[in-house]
Amino acid sequence: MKRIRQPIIAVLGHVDHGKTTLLDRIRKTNVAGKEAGGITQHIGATEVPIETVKQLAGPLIKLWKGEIKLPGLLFIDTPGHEAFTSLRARGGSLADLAVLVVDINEGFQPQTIESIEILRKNRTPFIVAANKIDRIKGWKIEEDEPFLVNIKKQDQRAQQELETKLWELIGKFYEMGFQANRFDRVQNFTRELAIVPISAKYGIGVPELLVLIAGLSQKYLEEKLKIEVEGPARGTILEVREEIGLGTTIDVIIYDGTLHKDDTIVVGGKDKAIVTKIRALLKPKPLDEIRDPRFRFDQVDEVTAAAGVKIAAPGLEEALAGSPVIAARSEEEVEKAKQEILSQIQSVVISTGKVGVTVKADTLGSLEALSKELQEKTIPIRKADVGNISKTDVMEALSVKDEEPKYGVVLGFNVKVNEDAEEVAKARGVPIFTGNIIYKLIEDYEAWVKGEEEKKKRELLSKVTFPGVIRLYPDERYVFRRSHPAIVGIEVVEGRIRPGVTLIKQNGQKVGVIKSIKNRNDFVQEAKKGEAVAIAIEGAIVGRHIHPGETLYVDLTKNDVVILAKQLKNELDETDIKALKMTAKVKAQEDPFWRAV
Ligand SMILES: Nc1nc2c(ncn2[C@@H]2O[C@H](COP(=O)(O)OP(=O)(O)OP(=O)(O)O)[C@@H](O)[C@H]2O)c(=O)[nH]1
Repeated sequence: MKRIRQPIIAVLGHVDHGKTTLLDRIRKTNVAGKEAGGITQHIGATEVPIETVKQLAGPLIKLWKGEIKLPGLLFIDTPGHEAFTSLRARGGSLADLAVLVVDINEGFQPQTIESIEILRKNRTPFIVAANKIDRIKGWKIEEDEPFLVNIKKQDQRAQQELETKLWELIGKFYEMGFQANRFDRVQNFTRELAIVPISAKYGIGVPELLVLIAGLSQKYLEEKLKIEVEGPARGTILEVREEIGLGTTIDVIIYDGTLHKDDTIVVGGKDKAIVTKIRALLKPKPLDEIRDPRFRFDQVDEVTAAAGVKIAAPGLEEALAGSPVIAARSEEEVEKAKQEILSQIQSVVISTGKVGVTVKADTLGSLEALSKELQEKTIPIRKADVGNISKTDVMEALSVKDEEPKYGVVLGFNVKVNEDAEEVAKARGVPIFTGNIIYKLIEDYEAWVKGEEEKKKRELLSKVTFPGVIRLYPDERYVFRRSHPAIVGIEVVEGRIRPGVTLIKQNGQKVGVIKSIKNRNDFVQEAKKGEAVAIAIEGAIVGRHIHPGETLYVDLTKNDVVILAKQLKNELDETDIKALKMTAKVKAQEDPFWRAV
């Protein structure tokens, strides 16, 4: 028997923009007259029955055309990425539809942009809730009022301010490639993004938000929402949790079929598929019936999609958040499910042994998203795994550090750093980057890499000697002092000279060290090709060691050449290379190494 299930809805957006407040408001939604059904609390989700939506809608019902066949709406209780952390097996995220909350007074923020990117990548349809309209100056608050009723009560100025802020939002969406509009001005919901102005705190606009979600789900997701009620259940793990008296349990959103209390399930574990028999299916007890916090759940015999349920079963300690849950009724089905789950996990949890970064994330889905982003940036991965950052991860990064310091790091998305891991990382100088915005996390890492490279370059630059070829002016007039130190006028023929470098003659013999360089009246730290300067040479006597008109070379070591050629290649210009070649010729008279330069 086929039936349409509730759409699964996730709420996301930037921190503090009001996701939790909106979910709380929806959880408390109650219409006069209990017969409407009220709200059903699931594990990890809240269900708004369609009767409740209809009652709330009142005359707004005309916002959608035709009959609503959905049984209701299932909101995932945890706001944020978590709802998008399932693997892509179903060609998207766990959520069928999303509500993107944007504080209308703050506009787009980093997590807003990241949320939009996630929605775009997963092709998840979404509605925008432009929140906190009650903060607009002079706004008249009427709890739970539909926006279209509430707006009429506002004075001209408040209305105008809302309008301005909405246009700012619309502009931002346009920049990201979306055509957006206030929901009641949208002509075509497949092409335009609907923005519902709301106040999550006071419930203003929430009726329209619910009505629109229902209407759009019905219209555009109907096929996707058709399920075979009697079919074996499929779901996604939202959370793996220890419960007193129950051991390790998994909180699962079932999106297909029916799960029975004596089913065998297959779920994803760290490096294996876990096959286990359900011990109990649990749902939350109504709040007013909880007398002892240890007994917060009621047992049920079965659950049909869409629903949130807690599963107690042996062997779930290693289960991974974000992994699929598949019910199997025969050996064959178990085998098939195992293969499916394993291949999905192995595409994400990897250990390549390559020289690359170590990656940790809270769930399989977020790990997949982070890894993908790194791959797009051609940052190699050594290991990608789910869980907090452990000492083993730091050791893994440490093993890479010697070979390629920039990859000797751990990147963690939405995870904690274990204490011992922190200690080792500090002691051994392994950088750990953590965050809850993927692109920000990668940006932080990239900025660090850039900083390290610059630091290294600066160090090298301060140590290495650049090649230079100079000629003493032939005229005796440019010999300003003959010795202690000798001071002569020269021209830099190729390359550059700096104080501290040693000069050698055409035959390779050492002459002395440049003590200082004077350009007209100023002492300088460098003179480049074409510059005419006076230099003081310690250790040389004009007439004995050096002569007017003579060509001299900056002495280089083999190490200088290796560093210049390998690490500072970009710092050398044409004239440096010419100087290097000229110097190599001089040096090659004594050492064949220089012939290859
Ligand atoms: N005035 C007003 N304040 C609001 C509204 N919605 C949320 N707030 C306030 O904004 C703050 C943040 O709201 P939350 O719901 O915690 O935001 P969030 O997006 O869930 O934040 P995180 O869970 O930390 O990501 C709280 O102090 C709320 O009371 C609203 O519509 N109007």
